Parts: sequence; structure tokens; C-alpha cells
Amino acid sequence: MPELVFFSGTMDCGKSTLALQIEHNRSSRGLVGMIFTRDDRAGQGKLSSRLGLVTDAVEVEDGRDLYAYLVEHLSQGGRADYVIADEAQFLAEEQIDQLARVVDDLGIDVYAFGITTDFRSKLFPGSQRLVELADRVEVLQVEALCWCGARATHNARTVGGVMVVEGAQVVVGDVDQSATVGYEVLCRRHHRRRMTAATARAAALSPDVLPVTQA
Ligand SMILES: Nc1ncnc2c1ncn2[C@@H]1O[C@H](COP(=O)(O)OP(=O)(O)O)[C@@H](O)[C@H]1O
Ligand SMILES: Cc1cn([C@H]2C[C@H](O)[C@@H](COP(=O)(O)O)O2)c(=O)[nH]c1=O
Repeated sequence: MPELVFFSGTMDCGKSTLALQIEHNRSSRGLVGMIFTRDDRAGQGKLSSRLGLVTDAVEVEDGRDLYAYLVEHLSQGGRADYVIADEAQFLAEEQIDQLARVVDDLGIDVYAFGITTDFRSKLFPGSQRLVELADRVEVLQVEALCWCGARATHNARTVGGVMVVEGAQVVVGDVDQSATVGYEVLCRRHHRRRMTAATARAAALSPDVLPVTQA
């Protein structure tokens, strides 16, 4: 049975690498994939991994009907044995519905990859729809780690090195603290306390506050 599978995790846990591996394994056996992406850090029409691999992809714009795109492609003699959709958190809810229709009406497997929640720990609309519709949700096995060593489950955004909890939901960026807007993966405890690696380092270096003595 064809499936809609949502591979989800934090930033930097290997989602795009897995997407590229799935693409490699299938294409090396003669299968042909349709690869969708949106706002990859490497630029328009690219699916890239931090391990350095990159492949061409169809950039999904606002309002593009992914089901209609596939039907048009097939009716013009194109092939699509499977579909990969990276950065799926950026897709609109309707586009996830269209991917589900690709599975059900065209009988094609769809593998979607994305982060579930944003920097405020709120679901992206595309990810929410994937959780609602997917046949399976797979959490990636390679754990990204918080600075404390616990499994990272949340994505923090930093602006000028300081963790923020307000701002636009979508700001393309990387887990790079030197950029003006950066991201850092944290465990829930440290996300709730807004404690990034830099904050924790600063706290460790500051002298202990002396207990106040009663007069
Ligand atoms: N220099 C490196 N050596 C080994 N593995 C690396 C290196 N840099 C990144 N990685 C791996 O790549 C992962 C990020 O892969 P990527 O597919 O770009 O993540 P995602 O798409 O989930 O954001 C990291 O979690 C790490 O496992
Ligand atoms: C948390 C969060 C992330 N983003 C952006 C930052 C990156 O461009 C992508 C995630 O890519 P990755 O391959 O999973 O690292 O999403 C965002 O726009 N808003 C957020 O809240």
C-alpha cells in the first residue's frame, strides 16, 4: 500500500540527509522520484544536507497545487515512482492534503521531511496537517542534543545571540550562533527556561550570588 510518511525531528537531526539517502537508494535502482522543497538554505530549487550533499528539486511556491502538478507531469509522459517533500513544515495545509491525494488517487509513496514545531514550540500548519494525515510519523533516530546532553526536542531562535520567543514564524536560517538570526536545538527544560549554550556558559562564569543575611 502506498503511504504518506512524515519524517520529523528538530533542526539538524538529519532529515535532509535521510531524504537524499532515500532518493539515492531508489534512483540507483532505476526508480524516478519527484522532489519538492521550499526555502532550502542552499537556495531555490535545491535540497541540501549539512553533510554537503545537494540535489535539484522543484521549488514549491504559494498556491501551487502539488496533485495537479504530478498529474500534469504524468500526463505529459513524465515518471514519478515516489515523491519526496523536504522542508514540509513550510507547505500550506492544502498542499499536504494534495500530497495525501497523490498517495490515495495516484498510488505513489510520499515521503515528507520537516520540523514539527517552530521557535515558540508551536506547530507549523504544514506539520500539523502532516501529523493529522500521515499513515506514519517517524521520529529520526539520530538524536540532536541539547548543550546539557539531553535529547533535543525543541528549536530555539536567537537574535544577536539572545533567545527570542516573538517574531515571524518563518525565517530561513541555520544552527549558527554567529549569524544575526540563528537557531539552537534544546531540550524542553532549557527551551522553557530560555537557556541556550551561551546563556548557560555565562551563568557558569558569573560569581555566585551571596545569600542575603538577616539583620
Ligand atoms: N562534520 C560532520 N560530520 C559528521 N556528521 C555531520 C557533520 N556535520 C553535520 N553532520 C550530521 O548531519 C546532521 C544534519 O543533517 P541535515 O540533513 O542537514 O539535518 P536536517 O535536515 O535535519 O536539518 C547532523 O545532526 C549530524 O548528524
Ligand atoms: C525553528 C524554526 C526554523 N525555521 C527555519 C530555519 C531553517 O531554514 C528551516 C529548518 O531547516 P532544517 O533543515 O530542519 O534545519 O526552518 C523557521 O523558519 N522558523 C522556525 O521557527
